[in-house]
Amino acid sequence: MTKPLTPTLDRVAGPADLRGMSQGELVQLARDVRHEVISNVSQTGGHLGSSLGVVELTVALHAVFNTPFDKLIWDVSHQSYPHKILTGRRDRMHTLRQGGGLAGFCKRTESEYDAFGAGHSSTSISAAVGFAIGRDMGQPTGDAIAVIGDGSISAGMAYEALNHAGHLGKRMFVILNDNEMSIAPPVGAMSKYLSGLYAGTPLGKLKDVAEGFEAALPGPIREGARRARQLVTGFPGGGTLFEELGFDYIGPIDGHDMGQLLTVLRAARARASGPVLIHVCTVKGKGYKPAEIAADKYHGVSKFDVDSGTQKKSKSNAPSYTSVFGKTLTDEAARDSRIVAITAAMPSGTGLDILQNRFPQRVFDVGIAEQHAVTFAAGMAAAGLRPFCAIYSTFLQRGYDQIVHDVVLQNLPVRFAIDRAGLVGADGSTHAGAFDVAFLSNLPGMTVMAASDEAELVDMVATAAAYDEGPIAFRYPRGEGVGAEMPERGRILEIGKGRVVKQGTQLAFLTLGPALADALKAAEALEARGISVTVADARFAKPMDTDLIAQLVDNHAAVVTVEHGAEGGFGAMVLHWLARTGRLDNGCAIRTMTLPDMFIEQASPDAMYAEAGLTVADLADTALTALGVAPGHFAKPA
Ligand SMILES: Cc1ncc(C[n+]2csc(CCOP(=O)(O)OP(=O)(O)O)c2C)c(N)n1
Ligand SMILES: CC(=O)[C@@H](O)[C@H](O)COP(=O)(O)O
Ligand SMILES: [Mg+2]
Repeated sequence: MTKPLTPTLDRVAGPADLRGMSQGELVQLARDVRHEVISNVSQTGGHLGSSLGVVELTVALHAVFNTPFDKLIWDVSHQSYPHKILTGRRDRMHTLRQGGGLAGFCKRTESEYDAFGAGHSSTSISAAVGFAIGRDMGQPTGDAIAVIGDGSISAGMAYEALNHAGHLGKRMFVILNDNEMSIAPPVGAMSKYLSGLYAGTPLGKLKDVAEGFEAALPGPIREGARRARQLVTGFPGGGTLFEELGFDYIGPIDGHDMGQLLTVLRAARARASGPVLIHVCTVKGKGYKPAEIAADKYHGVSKFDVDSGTQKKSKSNAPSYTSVFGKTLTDEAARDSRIVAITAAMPSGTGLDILQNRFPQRVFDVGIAEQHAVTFAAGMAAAGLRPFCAIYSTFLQRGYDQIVHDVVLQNLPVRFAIDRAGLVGADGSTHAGAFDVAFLSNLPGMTVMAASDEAELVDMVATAAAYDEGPIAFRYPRGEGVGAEMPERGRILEIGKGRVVKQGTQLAFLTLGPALADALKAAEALEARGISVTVADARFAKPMDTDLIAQLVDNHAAVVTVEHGAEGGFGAMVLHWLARTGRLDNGCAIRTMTLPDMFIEQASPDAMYAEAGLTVADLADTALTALGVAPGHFAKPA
């Protein structure tokens, strides 16, 4: 398909150019921006559906508000592509989510228009409250506008912020972008409540505006407002939940109708004295048929053909870790009716959709609510069930106090299936699964495993299923496995026992998780230089296999630990144990290889691991240095 012309967008250097445009021109601009998003994302992949849904809203917000002095805060910010296009980054959109290119999310370091960085959800209202207070305390900043989706507003943080904002009563704006979709269809009472705000009535007739704004709006909208209020609340003069929390509520309005958007945003901007929530209804994937009809509304896509919408998925050589987890858990659940599973709005991302298809009553999607997910799992464990709480490593960070206080302190047998452990590629630093080994392994009574390949993941699911003695976690990376031979059924692993995969005499690699494959390759390279290498798979970060560690340290000139996690994780605990037991002094050189103490920006996973200094060549060089042999420069000097 030839790229459509974009004459109106071509005239835009930045948001200031929008402020002199007529409504008709802004409609044209939205059309151009939509083409631009589709054309760019077809080449890069990314979060297409969410971005297409907010095209008109983005144009209207930049046209009405004085960005960047006014602070536009995108929740998650996966929908920020139209915003990026309009704020001086159009010419770099072809680099989106790639190494050295534009990030897939808002970043304060990328643009002055990115008022607040994100990637995790439900933070925007809190940040907006902070900006509003900053403004009122004399800082040079204008209005604060948070744009949050109906999925993201299901998280506790959003309510904490609404509660506080309503109490403070400061002027600020929350735009609720309601497309009736999260990544999967949204769940929960709040989702039903939002739908109820306009159910059964054509959107065009529901232009409810709060008292005080009505005067600034055209007559028919005022009339619609009164009828909508009655519909929503059941009685004249009643308020929505948001009004009860102290907000002025405006809406629902049609988020693809430029006229409605401009009218309402201008009225709100002119009249607001306290917090205002504007309820905007949009369609995820709007304006691109293949996206609009897709079950996931094209939430996250790979490169695609614009005419057909067909995505260009790379051929897989092995099953993904996620699917191995989903299938294995389904097999275990078929044998054990006590097994249940919890996801926080990621049924397909975690592979729990596989279990859901077979046993729909035993999978609980709690919405974007990781904290609740963890404590809910703790409750189910206390009730005698065998809960698997499947959460990406990066999102589990949000449930940390719940892990400590509700699960570990009570020694409840919650099974944590930690997907996306390690560096994840295009989503970059916000989504890196870097910290889980460090933040879990210091908890008393916690068991922490890491799968070195997809076959070991099967064993770990079986081990976790059978383990009732306390909390247990297993981590595994994004993407496909290594092509390991798959067992018929998982074996129950001995808790706290690793394995020697290859026995040598001079140097030992002790790996946690998928670093095993790299260590085996590094061993090959070292052996070609006449060095005899042992490679051991720790399997457990906690409890550690101290017999194995002692044996490696006592019988090798150097031991190198390798993990795909941050400093303070497995290697640190090995060192700590060696120091505590006096073994650090026995002459064996110890090196720890971890992710470095920095955030690594988006690139391919291989490029990210190269930046982290965790390639096969890095392993081999570290080994040589530890042995006191001049580094072989297996790794190319930076
Ligand atoms: C804390 C957290 N949990 C989960 C996610 C994964 N996630 C990203 S976007 C999304 C759905 C958001 O839905 P919504 O806010 O309605 O935005 P939409 O995609 O519909 O535009 C989810 C679950 C996340 N980014 N952060
Ligand atoms: C924006 C967000 O948080 C999710 O959409 C995330 O990008 C999904 O990542 P996966 O592709 O690894 O499931
Ligand atoms: Mg949504």
